[in-house]
Amino acid sequence: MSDDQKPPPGLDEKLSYHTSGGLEVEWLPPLPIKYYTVAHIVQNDKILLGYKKRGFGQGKYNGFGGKVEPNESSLQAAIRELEEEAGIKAPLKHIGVLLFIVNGADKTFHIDIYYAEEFEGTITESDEMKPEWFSLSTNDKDGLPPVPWDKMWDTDHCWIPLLREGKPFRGRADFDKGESGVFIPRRWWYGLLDE
Ligand SMILES: CNc1ncnc2c1ncn2[C@@H]1O[C@H](COP(=O)(O)OP(=O)(O)OP(=O)(O)O)[C@@H](O)[C@H]1O
Repeated sequence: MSDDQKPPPGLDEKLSYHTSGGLEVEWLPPLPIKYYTVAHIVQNDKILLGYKKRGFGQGKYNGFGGKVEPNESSLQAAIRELEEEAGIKAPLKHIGVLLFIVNGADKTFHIDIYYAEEFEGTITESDEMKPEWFSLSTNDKDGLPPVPWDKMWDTDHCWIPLLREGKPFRGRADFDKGESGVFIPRRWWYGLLDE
């Protein structure tokens, strides 16, 4: 197996190589794991994302989510955060795991990634997130804007399309923090879970 095809440290399941980059640098050393969630509503060619108004990732578009609290499961946290941040309830399905490390930080983010094709309730802006629909298709018929990749976490484009296909995946993305506080992707790897 060539070096770019080999899963990174921390991903122990059987995976088929999907995509990778930044191969000229080493993976960052392991750090204690903290658990997070992120949830997306995907309906055919459209995806619901939120503009993060405050806190970590402010100014970026992302799915809805946050920290898993001590007395809840990851799925419970994902459902709770989706309701708190977007005002809706959805039958979330687990589809991915992203290990995310920032050079110089004190933890590894273990992010459980969820999606649903349906939801109940009225999509509502919260203190933290402004929800908006985007088109995953290049020739959109509904007049929706395309997914704003340049205002999202780098490497999200590697896995967001897998949500529409319902393909389980695992990934790791190591970032450096640039001078003005911008996050620069350093090394990343994504694989599909063997079924
Ligand atoms: C490449 N890197 C990344 N790609 C995609 N999503 C990422 C991410 N890095 C963090 N995320 C998500 O960003 C949210 C932060 O959560 P965050 O707002 O800090 O948590 P929570 O709502 O619990 O915070 P407060 O308690 O309100 O401070 C949370 O959904 C987490 O999964």
